[in-house]
Amino acid sequence: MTDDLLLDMRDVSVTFDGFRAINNLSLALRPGEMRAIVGPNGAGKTTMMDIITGKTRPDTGTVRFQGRDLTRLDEPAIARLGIGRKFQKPTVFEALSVTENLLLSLKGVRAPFAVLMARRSAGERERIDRLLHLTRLEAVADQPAGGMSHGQKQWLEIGMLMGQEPELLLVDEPVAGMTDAETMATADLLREINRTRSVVVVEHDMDFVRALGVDVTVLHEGSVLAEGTLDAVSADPRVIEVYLGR
Ligand SMILES: Nc1ncnc2c1ncn2[C@@H]1O[C@H](COP(=O)(O)OP(=O)(O)OP(=O)(O)O)[C@@H](O)[C@H]1O
Repeated sequence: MTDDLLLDMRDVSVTFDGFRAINNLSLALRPGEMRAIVGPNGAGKTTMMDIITGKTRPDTGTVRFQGRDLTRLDEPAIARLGIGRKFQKPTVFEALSVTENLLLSLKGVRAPFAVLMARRSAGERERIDRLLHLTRLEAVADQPAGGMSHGQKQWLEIGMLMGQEPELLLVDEPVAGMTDAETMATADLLREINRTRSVVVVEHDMDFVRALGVDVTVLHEGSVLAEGTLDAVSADPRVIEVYLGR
């Protein structure tokens, strides 16, 4: 086991009703790294994220985060270790303002709805301001989240994830349904986040993956098919074959 890895999945397999969705999968992430995960439908991308967060238990293999064995921990314990996940669809509190949504997300806030009534501490205000700035939502801070565009809701939810101060963010198809401009702004946002956090992002949109400018892992039939720069994996004949005609 290599201790200087942030995330170290080794030889992980998962079978659902006799179907091997994850097949001897190994993935290693260095501290501070951002990695893009691509692959055709059914390749096992979501199941891989489910294994990291403890939603799905591997049948075999090891999963370590900062040297700790995740396969013995449940989902809340894994989240507390510093792994945050954003699912594909935004799930913000529509009736609350952008600021209130961020306030509820802040790590250490114990009685969330009471917090909305209380006067905000200077520390909370500063953290909210940083998140508003990061997500470029300052101008709409006091507006209800329900009125935001799809892209803004996704950024808000990424901001709420950052409010939990995770070491590692898992982000599932963040740019699905976004305009081209929103897609590029999301790449900027994740690059900014990656200055201080590690990120694993699953995405089909190759313009977005190119804009991230990070190494890519290609999954296919539950295993790693190829890994490297986008240019290198795109030129790999095995990858071309898997994507041919898509
Ligand atoms: N709970 C489950 N029970 C049975 N089969 C499952 C279950 N979860 C996933 N699978 C199967 O495992 C395979 C991998 O699915 P997964 O959702 O991880 O792929 P994916 O790469 O995320 O695909 P997509 O790009 O479509 O989201 C698929 O064939 C899927 O049907």
